[in-house]
Formats: sequence, C-alpha cells, structure tokens
Amino acid sequence: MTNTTNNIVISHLCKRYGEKDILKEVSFEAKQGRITAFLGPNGAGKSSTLRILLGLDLCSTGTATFGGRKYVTFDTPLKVVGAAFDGIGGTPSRRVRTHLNIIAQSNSIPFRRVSEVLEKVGLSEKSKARLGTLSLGEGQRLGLAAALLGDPQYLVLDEPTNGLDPTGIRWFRKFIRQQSDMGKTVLLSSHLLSEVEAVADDVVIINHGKIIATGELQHVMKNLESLEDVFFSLTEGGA
Ligand SMILES: Nc1ncnc2c1ncn2[C@@H]1O[C@H](COP(=O)(O)OP(=O)(O)OP(=O)(O)O)[C@@H](O)[C@H]1O
Repeated sequence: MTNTTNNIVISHLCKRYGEKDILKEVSFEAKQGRITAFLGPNGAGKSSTLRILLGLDLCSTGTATFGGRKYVTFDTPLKVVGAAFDGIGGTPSRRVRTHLNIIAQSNSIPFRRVSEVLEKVGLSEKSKARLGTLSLGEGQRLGLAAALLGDPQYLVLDEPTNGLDPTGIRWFRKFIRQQSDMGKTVLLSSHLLSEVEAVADDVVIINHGKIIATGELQHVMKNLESLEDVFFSLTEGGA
C-alpha cells in the first residue's frame, strides 16, 4: 500500500485578483518518493499555487498542505520543506557561505550543513564568492543548496533548470532522482517540456487557473508522441 503521509496535497484552491479568478478549484497531489512536474503556459497559475503552498500568499478558499499540515504551522520550516523560488535573495555583496549561514541560523540548522550542501550542489569552490558575481546556473545551484540545508522531506522547486547548461541539466536530473529515491516528495514547476519528460514520474497540467490533466507521465502521454504534443493539444498551443 502506498504511504500517503508525506504527500503534498492541494485541495480545491481558489484565488481571485480583483475581478479575475486566477485559480479555479485547483486540486492535485505530489506523492512521496516521486517527482511531480507542475506544468503550464505563462500566467497559468503555477507560481500562484506554489506561493499559497509556501504560505507566501493567501487563497480565497481551499487548502494546501505538507503531510496534512500547512507550511505556516512549522516552527522550523526549512527542516520540513525546502523551496527554491523567486531567485536566491540576499544582498549581492554577501558571500555564498554567509548567505547560507544566515539561512541555517534562522532555522537552527548546524553550520556544518552549509559545507555539506555546497558540496552536494557542486559549489564548494564558490563558497567565498559574492552573490552578485554568480552566474544564473550557479544561482540555481545555490537556491537548491539553501533548499537542502534542513534535509527536508519536501522539495518545492520553481523552474529549477532555468539557466542550467546541458551538463547542469544532466546533473540536476540525476540529483533530483536521488532525492526521490531517498523517499523525498519532489514538486517542481516547469514549462521546459522536454526537461520534464526526462525527469518526472507524474505530471499536473494547469491552464487558465484550471487543472486540465494529472497522472503518471506514461499515462498522460499515452497515444501521443511526446508530452509536448499533450501539452499543446490541451493548452491550445499557449506555452
Ligand atoms: N499580484 C497580482 N495581482 C493581479 N494579478 C496577478 C497577481 N499575481 C499574479 N496575477 C495573475 O495571475 C495569473 C497567474 O499568474 P502566475 O504567476 O501564477 O502564473 P504562472 O503559471 O506562474 O506563469 P509563469 O510561467 O509566467 O511564471 C496571471 O494572469 C497573472 O497576471
């Protein structure tokens, strides 16, 4: 039997900005030990959903939980949920290690974890670099390092491959698979369809604030040549 204790559950989320409904009864699950890709064209509602999940925004109705609990109920959230979202933050003149030390300290995470996660993401040599000097790909790796600091059960990653070169993308795929093999629950948003095809177990497709397809990657792709075909046919080409 599948253990559903450590699933991310999004249930009937609705969100309205002014007169516009931007999330309409959004429901889906990201399961433990699996990589779930949250896909949709620009403006579909991916970031809005993830922001609500991470307690950065409020919904009109509905719930978004990690193992049955809302993000805001965790005392030291980074020990439960690792999120890479909206860039790396921090002042450009701050050094990489200092940046991670500050995040670690805020969640009572031992400083030794900083060296460990820098090594995990291949950034050890950049530990003294200033944030403002990092490349886009290095910034993505640093975001991932910050997400991993608390060795969390859940990883929520917004466009994680954006800015990675082919070697970086290959590294990311292997890395994220290791995380899910360890039993982590991984939810990543993307509009890089080819990337998702290579890495996801499950897909959730959103368009105009509505979920239009969910399921195992192979199932959603059934009878179609690639996820790109599915995506374009379901969203009428609006990537
Ligand atoms: N603060 C806001 N006020 C008004 N409308 C907003 C606000 N934030 C988002 N929206 C609108 O909500 C809709 C969903 O936006 P959202 O950022 O969630 O989409 P997305 O799928 O993440 O897109 P992208 O791939 O471009 O990041 C869009 O139409 C957007 O214009």
